[in-house]
Amino acid sequence: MERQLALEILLKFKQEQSYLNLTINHYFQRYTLTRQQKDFITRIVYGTVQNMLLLEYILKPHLHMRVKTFEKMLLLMSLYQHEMMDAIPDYAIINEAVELAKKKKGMKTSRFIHGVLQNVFQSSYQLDDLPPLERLSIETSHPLWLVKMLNKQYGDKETKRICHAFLEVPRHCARVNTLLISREELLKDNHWQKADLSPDGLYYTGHHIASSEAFQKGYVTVQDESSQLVARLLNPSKQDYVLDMCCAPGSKTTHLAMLMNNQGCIEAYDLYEHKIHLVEKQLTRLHVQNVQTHVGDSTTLMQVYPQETFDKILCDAPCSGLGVLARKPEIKYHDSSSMDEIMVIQEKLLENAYFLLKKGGNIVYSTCTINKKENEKQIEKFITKYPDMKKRKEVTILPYQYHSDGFYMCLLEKE
Ligand SMILES: C[S@@+](CC[C@H](N)C(=O)[O-])C[C@H]1O[C@@H](n2cnc3c(N)ncnc32)[C@H](O)[C@@H]1O
Repeated sequence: MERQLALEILLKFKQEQSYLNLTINHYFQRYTLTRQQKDFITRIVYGTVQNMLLLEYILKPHLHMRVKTFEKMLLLMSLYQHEMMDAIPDYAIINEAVELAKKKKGMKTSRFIHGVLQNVFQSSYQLDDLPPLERLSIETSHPLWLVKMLNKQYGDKETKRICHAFLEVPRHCARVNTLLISREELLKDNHWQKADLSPDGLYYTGHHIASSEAFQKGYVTVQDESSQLVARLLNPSKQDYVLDMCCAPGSKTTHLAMLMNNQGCIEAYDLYEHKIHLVEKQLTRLHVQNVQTHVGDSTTLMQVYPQETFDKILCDAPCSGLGVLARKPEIKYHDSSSMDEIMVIQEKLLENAYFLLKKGGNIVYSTCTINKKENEKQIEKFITKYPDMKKRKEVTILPYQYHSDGFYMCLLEKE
C-alpha cells in the first residue's frame, strides 16, 4: 500500500510537475493511513526526488532501452531505498517492486523490474572521472545549469556547501504568536527549543505540529527561521500604515501584525483569490485584527493608491525559490527560463513600491532564492534608477549557515 501510493505520487510529480507537498496532502486526505505509513511514504517520495539525478546516473548503465515513466519511477524509488534506507533488505525492496509491477502492468514488466533491480543492486558506481561541476551536479542531484550558475555567483567552495546543505533534512521551526502568548511561556514545555537566529523562533521535533494544542490555539505558526527575520527587518511601528504586496499564505503578514501589536493597519495583497482565503484562515487562527486583505495585482497598485501613501512596504516577491530546495526539491527541476519572467515582475513590484512609499519610509524587498540576479542585482538596478532610495541593510542567508532556508532581504529607505 505505502509503496503503491508513493509511486502514484511520484508519477503525478513527473507527469504533471505537481508540487510534492500538495500532492502528498491530497493523498493523505483520501486514504486512511497510520502516522508510520505517512512518514514512510513521505520519506520515499522526497528522497527519490531529492536524489533523482544521482539515482538516474546509477540506473542508466542497466537500462538498454527507453523505459516508460511507470517503470522508471518504480526503479528509481526502489533504488533510493537500496542506496539510502539501510534498514530495508534488498530482497524486500525487490519483492515489493515486482509485486507492484505485476499488479499494475503484468508479468512481462514485473520480470523486467526484477532483472534490472537485481543487476543494479549488485553493481557499484563511481563519479571520480567526471569533471568537478558535473560531479557535484550528479552527487547532489542539482541540474548542471544550476550548479554552474551558483558556481559563477558564489565560487567553488560555497557552491559545494550550498548543494550539500540542500540535501539535509530541514529543521522544523515555528514562530511564537506574541498576540496570545510569550516565547518564554511556550519554552516551559520542553517540546519547544529556543531558535538560534530568530528572536521569535522555536524549534520542534516531529512533523505533527498542526494537531498540537499550541497550534490549534493560535500560539504558534509554522515559519522557517530565515523568513522570520524579514518582518523584523521592516520593523513596523504601532501607528504605521503598511503595504504587504505579496502576502499569501500570510506568514509575514501575521508576523508584521504581531510586531504592531494588532494596531496600525496593513493592506495585504495577493494575486490569487484561493491564496487570500489561506491568508484569512491564518488571520483568524492567530487572532490578527489589523489586516485588510485584497485580491489584486501589486504590479498595478500605483493606480489604486495615491503617491506616497505608505509608511512601510514589504515586497516579498515571487521568485525562483532556489533557497528552499531542501524543503521543496521539485523546484530544482523546473524550467529555468521562467526566471526571466519572474524578474520582470519583481522589477514592476519594486517600481510600484517606490511610487507608494512616503519620504522617510522603508521598503523591505525579500525573496527565498539565493540567485543574485533576483536579489543583489535587482536592488542595484532599482537604486540606480531611484537614487533617493538608500540601501540600509542587506542580508543573504545561505542554507548551510543556520540549517534554515536560503533567503535574501534588503532594507531600503526613501530620503
Ligand atoms: C514568496 S510568496 C509570498 C509569501 C508571503 N509573503 C508569506 O510570507 O507567507 C509570493 C506571493 O506573491 C504572489 N504574487 C505573484 N505575483 C503577484 C502580483 N503581481 N501581485 C500580487 N501578488 C503576487 C504569489 O501568489 C505568492 O503568493
